[in-house]
Formats: sequence, C-alpha cells, structure tokens
Amino acid sequence: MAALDARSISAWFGDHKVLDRVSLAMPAGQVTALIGPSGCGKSTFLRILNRMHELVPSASLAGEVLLDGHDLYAPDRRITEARREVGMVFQKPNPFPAMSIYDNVVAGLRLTGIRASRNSKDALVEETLTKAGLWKEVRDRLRQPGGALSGGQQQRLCIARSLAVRPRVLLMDEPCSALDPTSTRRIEETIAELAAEVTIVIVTHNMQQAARVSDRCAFFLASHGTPGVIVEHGPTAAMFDNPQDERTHDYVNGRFG
Ligand SMILES: Nc1ncnc2c1ncn2[C@@H]1O[C@H](COP(=O)(O)OP(=O)(O)OP(=O)(O)O)[C@@H](O)[C@H]1O
Repeated sequence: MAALDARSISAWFGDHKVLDRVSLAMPAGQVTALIGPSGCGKSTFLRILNRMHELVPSASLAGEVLLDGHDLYAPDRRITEARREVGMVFQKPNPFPAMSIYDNVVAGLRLTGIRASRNSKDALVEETLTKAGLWKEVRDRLRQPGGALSGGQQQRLCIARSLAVRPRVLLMDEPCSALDPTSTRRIEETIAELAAEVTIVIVTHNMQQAARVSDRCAFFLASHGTPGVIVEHGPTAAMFDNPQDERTHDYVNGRFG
C-alpha cells in the first residue's frame, strides 16, 4: 500500500490540452473518488497514474506522479513495473473469456515476470478470489471459462486478477457502470474491504456511490472547452455536506453533469 501524489499534471491529445496543472494527493490506505461531468479528464488523469496514457500515440503529459515519493516516470523506472505497482480495473469487465477462472487470476504473473509454483498459485487464486468476494461462488468450478460468469462476477474476477500481482494502488474506472444494482453493491463491499490493504482511486459518475465508498473526493471540471482542472478536493463528508465552491455544491446535488 502506497501514497500517490500527482503534481501539476497537464495532458494533451495532439495539441488538444485536456488537463491543466492538476495536483492531488491520494493517501495510502484510503479510497479517493474522482467525480465530475463527462469529458473533464477524469479517465485521462487516472490513466496517467499508471502510465497507460502514453499508450495513445498522440498523447503527451507534463508533471510528476510520485508513488511513495518516487517518480513513476523516472527514466530508470520500467513501464511494466509501474503498471504492476499501480493496477487498473476497467468500466467493462474484461476477463480473457475462453481462459479458465483460475488462469485468468494468475494471468498477470507471467506478464510481469513473476514465477510461482503450482502450490503458491493455488494459494494466490484462493486468496485473491476471496478478497474480491468471489471465492465461494467459483471454488468448485475454477476450470470453467471466465466468460461463463455473470457480468458482476466477471468484474470481481478482474479485481482478483489485478490483486494477484500485489499492486500497491488499485485504479478503478467506473467499475460498476455496466453492472446491475446487486452486483454494484457487491463491488462496493469489496472496495471497502480492499481499502485496508491497497490504496484505491475510483472514477464514478454515481454520487451516491462516491459518498458510500470514498474517504476523499476530487471534483474535476472543464468549463467551456477549457482543459480540466480540480475545482475542489477534500474529505468526502465535507465535499457533500459543506462544499466550499458553489460549482461543487451544484454538481454533488445533481444540478448539472
Ligand atoms: N484517445 C483519445 N484521443 C483523443 N482525445 C481523447 C482521447 N481520450 C480522451 N480524449 C479527450 O480528452 C478529454 C477528456 O476525456 P476523458 O475521457 O479523460 O474524460 P472523462 O472525465 O473521463 O469523461 P467520461 O466521464 O465521459 O468518461 C475529452 O475531451 C476527450 O474527448
């Protein structure tokens, strides 16, 4: 578990600037929610936190991301290492559909160069599926394909897969938006349990969800075609009950976005 500290992050796609000098401290062991209207740069900011932004050919950025004080973008830091330390769960569950549940969980090990014995893989599969709240449902069918699970189960499988490489931070980009309310609740419970051992940053459009799962919130806004900025950030209770900026007040009360 580690603290993430984004300092003065600006981002571009080609010459289109989409974030302007955004700074945010995301404390270790807490859940930070990124909220704000569509297109204000939340996903871009999240993807900068694990070096996925640079996968887009036209993308560039300025600023620093510190993981426990060490720059994620330092020249001697390998991209694969940064992505192992800072894991990501996406909006749409994306297990390997034909691969077994078991193999899905351990799929990241080989990609990140981690070697493990059969016994330690068995233990890891049980541990991470338990943490993701899925073990009891799948323990008797670990050899069945990941694609045979329900959407909510697939998302929990993806969480287990992310946890298997022991990230210090877990990024979640609208992880419940493709799920029904019951599955959403299960994922929210999982987030609350995981927060004890991994720092979590979650993008959500659902204000109730932000209020339920996060310790801290950051409100992003890009007004009239200008690049996204953080209008206000702080403890979630304060952001909802006593926001300092009128725009935050309007957004968390559903007045726009
Ligand atoms: N691959 C890309 N190429 C070019 N422009 C992009 C790309 N991805 C995002 N953008 C642009 O960057 C800006 C920020 O997008 P981003 O997806 O980060 O916003 P967001 O707040 O996450 O939106 P949403 O809530 O709808 O997911 C938008 O203007 C978007 O059109």
